[in-house]
Amino acid sequence: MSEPSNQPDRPAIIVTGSTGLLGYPVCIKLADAGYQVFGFDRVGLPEPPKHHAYVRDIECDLTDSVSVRAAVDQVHQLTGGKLASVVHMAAYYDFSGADSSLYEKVTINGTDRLLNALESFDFEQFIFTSTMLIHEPCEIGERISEDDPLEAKWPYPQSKIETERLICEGHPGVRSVFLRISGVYTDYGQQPTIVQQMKRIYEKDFQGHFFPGDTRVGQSAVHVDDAVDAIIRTVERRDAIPPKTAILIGEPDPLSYEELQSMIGQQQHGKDWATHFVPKPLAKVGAAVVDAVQGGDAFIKPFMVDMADDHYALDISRAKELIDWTPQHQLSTTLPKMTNLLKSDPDQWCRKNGLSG
Ligand SMILES: Cc1cn([C@H]2C[C@H](O)[C@@H](COP(=O)(O)OP(=O)(O)O[C@H]3O[C@H](C)C(=O)[C@H](O)[C@H]3O)O2)c(=O)[nH]c1=O
Repeated sequence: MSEPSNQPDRPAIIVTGSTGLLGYPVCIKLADAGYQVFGFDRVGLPEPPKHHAYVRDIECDLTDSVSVRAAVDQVHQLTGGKLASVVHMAAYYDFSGADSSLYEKVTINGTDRLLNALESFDFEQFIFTSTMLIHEPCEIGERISEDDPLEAKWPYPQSKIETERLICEGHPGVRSVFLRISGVYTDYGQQPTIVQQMKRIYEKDFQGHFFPGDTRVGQSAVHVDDAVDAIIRTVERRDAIPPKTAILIGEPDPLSYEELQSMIGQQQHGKDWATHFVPKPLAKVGAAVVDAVQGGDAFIKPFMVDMADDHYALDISRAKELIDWTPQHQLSTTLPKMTNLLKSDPDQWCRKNGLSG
């Protein structure tokens, strides 16, 4: 496919993280909806959907000011410096709970580099994909809304809080929107905690019978198609969304840990999967021992034990009001699909979920 030239009739959009789970389909949907998309991503594979006539692949290393400037200059030449939106999704994260200098280099300072480089542009909107995990958890029966207190318990949400603050305070003139997205799942799984829970039960791992918290708690999740839809709607309604608006995106009421255990057990083995409470100090020791035995590769880390009681249910009335968004998928009805895919080809299911099998 030939490289698209400047398309004056098509509003232009930069999408960072354009090869990602969210970024790739966001590029395609925006291009299909009539935009000219510039997909920013790291050098090398994987690549953005550049087979699409209106998606252009631009290499950009957010940790390097020269690279960011060069990428942005290229877009300036092709668009005259006018953009409908910047959808900024490239970010660092891992679930080890360990701090990493990449949170600062990529997520926080990378955003600053990008916004500095965009100073000469006229852009109508800057969307930053944040996470619901920047909020304090709520009580069972309550729902979190965007104005509720923020509290980061580990480096990943901390990096998102700091980046939201940097955008608001360091770049106050930007028409920013913060999409605080819940855990994204696909028909294969993908969402790390759900995938691990399914794997433990599939393998009849004894650890899968123990939980160091209140099994009535749960965490909101969102299907990838619904998350992508929310991003597209945010772009489409850019004129109507006030600057510095945060919007929570996720299924309002999560399945509890207990409900997930039972559903997964029933679907995989035809019976409920018994869950027993284990006191936190014991669970921490257990997690540390298992992690040491597995050379640091265990999914459950001691820091997660303290968060076992965290409940994330979401009040999504702002998403309804501002972008007319409600989730069209439910985790409860997608779980059987995930289970069928796991049972029909466990190796492929593991590969797709980044597990060794
Ligand atoms: C670390 C790094 C990443 N990227 C790109 C590579 C991928 O295109 C993208 C990350 O994609 P991934 O599939 O890992 O994650 P997504 O699920 O698409 O990302 C979303 O979830 C997660 C949880 C979020 O925190 C992101 O902000 C959010 O957009 O960022 C770069 O371009 N440069 C970098 O230095």
